[in-house]
Amino acid sequence: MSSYSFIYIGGYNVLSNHEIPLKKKSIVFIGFMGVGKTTIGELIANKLDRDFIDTDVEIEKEYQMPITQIFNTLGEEHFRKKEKEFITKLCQERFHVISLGGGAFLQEEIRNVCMDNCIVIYLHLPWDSWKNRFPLIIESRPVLQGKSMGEIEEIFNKRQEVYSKNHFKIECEHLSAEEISTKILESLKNIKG
Ligand SMILES: Nc1ncnc2c1ncn2[C@@H]1O[C@H](COP(=O)(O)OP(=O)(O)OP(=O)(O)O)[C@@H](O)[C@H]1O
Ligand SMILES: O=C(O)C1=C[C@@H](O)[C@@H](O)[C@H](O)C1
Ligand SMILES: [Mg+2]
Repeated sequence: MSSYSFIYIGGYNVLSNHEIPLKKKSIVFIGFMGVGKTTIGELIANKLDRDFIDTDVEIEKEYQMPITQIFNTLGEEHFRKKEKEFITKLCQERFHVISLGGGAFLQEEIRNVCMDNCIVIYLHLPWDSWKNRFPLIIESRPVLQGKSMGEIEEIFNKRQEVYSKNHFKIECEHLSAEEISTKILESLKNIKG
């Protein structure tokens, strides 16, 4: 029998639904497009010597096409269904570092399965900093394409509500990926179990 402590993080009882030792749980990164989930996830996986899984990349591999093409040919609804199936299954596994697509947490089932089975880390940037990421990502993010900055800001603000379900919020403004990963590892050290 494993021994572990109950712990409340961000007001949420991490062990409330499943008795999974915290050290075995997969770590899941959430946050708006371009905040750095893929970049930071990969770094943390290397530092913890865990597998890294980026759900967008896995879906692209399965369909043999970029997300933009999946949206254009099969539609967003199809993508969201696949994203839900993939993440729900993945969350039953342990010891991974997982970076979700920026819209995955829009689906309640995904929020619940991640919160119940994994440690969820929200990477946050304020809008003014995020704007600098826009040119880096616009080509490969169909949700942003054809929209004005005003419309994107509206989506950005609306999405903050869904990301508010998390175990840790990490402020990323003015920090390099390396500095953010150090901050995350410090937070994880405080978890017992
Ligand atoms: N801390 C950082 N400082 C500066 N640039 C960064 C930082 N983290 C990531 N980037 C850059 O921002 C861009 C977006 O990063 P990344 O692809 O990791 O975001 P994401 O959250 O995975 O986005 P998506 O949800 O669309 O998959 C990349 O060009 C990356 O190099
Ligand atoms: O925020 C979103 O809605 C998305 C983010 C990307 O990671 C991809 O999952 C896709 O482009 C949709
Ligand atoms: Mg990504």
